[in-house]
Amino acid sequence: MKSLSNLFRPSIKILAETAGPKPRLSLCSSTSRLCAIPHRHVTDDNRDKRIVITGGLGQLGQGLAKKLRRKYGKDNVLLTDIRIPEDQTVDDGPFAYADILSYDAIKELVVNHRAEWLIHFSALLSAVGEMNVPLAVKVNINGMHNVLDVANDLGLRLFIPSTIGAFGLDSPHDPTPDVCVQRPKTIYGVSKVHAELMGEYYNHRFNLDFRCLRYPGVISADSKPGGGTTDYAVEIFHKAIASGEFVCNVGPDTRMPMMQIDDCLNATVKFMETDSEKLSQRVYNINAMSFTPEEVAREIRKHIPQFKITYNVDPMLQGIADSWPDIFEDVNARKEWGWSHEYNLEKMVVYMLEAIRKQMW
Ligand SMILES: NC(=O)c1ccc[n+]([C@@H]2O[C@H](COP(=O)([O-])OP(=O)(O)OC[C@H]3O[C@@H](n4cnc5c(N)ncnc54)[C@H](O)[C@@H]3O)[C@@H](O)[C@H]2O)c1
Ligand SMILES: C[C@@H](O)[C@H](N)C(=O)O
Repeated sequence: MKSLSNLFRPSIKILAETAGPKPRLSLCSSTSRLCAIPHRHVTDDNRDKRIVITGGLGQLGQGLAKKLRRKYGKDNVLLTDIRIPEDQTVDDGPFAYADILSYDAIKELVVNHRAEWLIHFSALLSAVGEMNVPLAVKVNINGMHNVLDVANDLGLRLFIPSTIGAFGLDSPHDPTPDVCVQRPKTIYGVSKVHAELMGEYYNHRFNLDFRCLRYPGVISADSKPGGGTTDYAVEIFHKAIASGEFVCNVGPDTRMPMMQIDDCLNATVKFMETDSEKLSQRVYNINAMSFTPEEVAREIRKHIPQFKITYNVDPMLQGIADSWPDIFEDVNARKEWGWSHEYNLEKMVVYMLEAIRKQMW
């Protein structure tokens, strides 16, 4: 049960935020009088960034907020969502309600926070998107347009993640390069290709500093996935530890690109901090590992020898997974802005088992 005081705490924090630092005062040479100089502009200088994250209570948002707050200060990073945050989340830093379906609401929030970067995480993922297509269109397409327009109208640096799900059966699967035929067959994939193209267009047409990384399936121990096709790769660890058994909803040989969450979030921060001139494109694949359920189960068995995996394949999820890349190519990200991953399959499995066991104490 959430307490009432918890419900009210976010707005108090926001009030404190908006009351926050005063505009800098400087001597205007022309008049020799003290006057306020507006100082909210996006530069490649990475000090004191003020950042808003949408959809921040999902699998990735709070981890990213933590990393950004460590670099730029707790109060400079405003986490937003339409759900009620846990007490811990509110204690960790500023939180506000923000529905991305309202242009005015996002704009008000960004203005009050004097944000320079907008990180747009709100989305319906692949599986839940197929279950509610009208809502996925609203959130992933209409909502994305609001965010894009706010960022463009206010001159922000905008990050929108894309996904391996932005590719389809016609795409090359091994490897899948940055630029190739896409043609996804899920509303999630279609909406992400739309976001990629809209962002690239706004960059080209209006000089919007749009940035996009295509993430693989993300694997985390502290946060739950939000209803995607790669969710099995998180659940398998919880079940391996709790019962030693796991029923997998995609087939044994289904290969998909995956990434440990720290690698994903570190990539995002590094990419956002990269000077614009270093980027020859606005959308990059990032890659770390690819595995099948059988391969990850084999790796888990090195630590839990009795672990058993069986299969009850969901045809919808299998169809989606089969249409996605097997191996992601990310040479451009590595070359241009120095992306590199830390976790391979072996290291990720050790991390997941240790982290989940720790949570059980
Ligand atoms: N997690 C992954 O494996 C993965 C992989 C590739 C790309 N991505 C992308 O990264 C981003 C973050 O992913 P995630 O896993 O944290 O997603 P998630 O599903 O866990 O969280 C999405 C959040 O969006 C919020 N949201 C939904 N409707 C909203 C609305 N109208 N206004 C504001 N917020 C709303 C939800 O409440 C939720 O907290 C998404 O854009 C996703 O497509 C994630
Ligand atoms: C891959 C990614 O976009 C998400 N985890 C999904 O499966 O939908």
